[in-house]
Amino acid sequence: MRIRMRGKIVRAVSGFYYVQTDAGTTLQCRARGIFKKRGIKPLVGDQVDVEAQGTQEGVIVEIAPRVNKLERPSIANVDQVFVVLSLLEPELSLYQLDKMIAMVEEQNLPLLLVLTKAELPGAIEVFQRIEPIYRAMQYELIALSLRAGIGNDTLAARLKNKTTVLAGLSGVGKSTILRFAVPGADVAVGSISEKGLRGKHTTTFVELYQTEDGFIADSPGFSQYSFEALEPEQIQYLFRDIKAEADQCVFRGCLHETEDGCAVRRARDEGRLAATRYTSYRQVLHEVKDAKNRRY
Ligand SMILES: Nc1nc2c(ncn2[C@@H]2O[C@H](COP(=O)(O)OP(=O)(O)OP(=O)(O)O)[C@@H](O)[C@H]2O)c(=O)[nH]1
Ligand SMILES: [Zn+2]
Repeated sequence: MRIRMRGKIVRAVSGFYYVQTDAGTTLQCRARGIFKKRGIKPLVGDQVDVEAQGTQEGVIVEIAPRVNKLERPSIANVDQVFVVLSLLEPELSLYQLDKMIAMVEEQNLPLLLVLTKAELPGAIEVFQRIEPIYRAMQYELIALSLRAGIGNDTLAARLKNKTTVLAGLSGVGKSTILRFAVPGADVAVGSISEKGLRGKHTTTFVELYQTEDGFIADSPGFSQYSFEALEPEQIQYLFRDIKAEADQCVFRGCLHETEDGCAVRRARDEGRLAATRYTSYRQVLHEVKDAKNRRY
């Protein structure tokens, strides 16, 4: 007997899709052949209808329209990205932070800046120094130490009812956040197998874990994201504070480097634009220009 159920794809491995059903079961599914014919590839995060065959297996028969899609890793229907960096150990790189914010801006997703290891001596001072810069751009940021109980409640509140993707370099505390968000032990197992897989396969492996009332995923591959598809002129739109000044520049197409009458540089000189943000912008711009030069 076939029973039709709703669910969400939480993992995809070589043509098999693992669907967490609304009934609380996980089914190993194949996708109906019609999707391939139409050129549709089911993605982790997709809301699907399945026809269950027994208690373990099923067939995906319908994929709901996607609200959005995060590239690299490919996840559909993402509500927010947590940009995770440590305040210390390793020391916070504002360039890294600004670049990751720009990546999320390019994908048009809401983000929360999560700054970890807040209990370390000197960490809160680092947080307080940068907080005004990012708040002024309407970004939310939290200082977190799950170890010392700093920011736990805010983090839990922000995870509620959301599908969240964690982005950040290795060692900043993403696994620690994942373990906090996902009661139960199989995250550790999951991340070990993920590391095992990473060497063998070139595709990045992504898994959604069920939180109390939402989903969360680590995002291997996110940090390697480059702005390959973008033109140098587009980078400024990924920096909210720079974008806000740019329309006052004398020249249309000003890249805010050495052009005369540049409002962005003026804002930096007059202290309205954080010098660190300007530096990050210039660095990303150079990377994009270099990549473009290599292409032609
Ligand atoms: N001092 C301090 N250390 C932390 C905190 N959170 C995590 N760590 C430590 O930082 C190291 C990296 O934590 P993980 O959670 O494994 O970080 P990750 O980002 O998942 O890194 P990978 O597992 O390498 O991908 C571990 O030794 C953690 O114990 C924190 O709030 N304070
Ligand atoms: Zn300019």
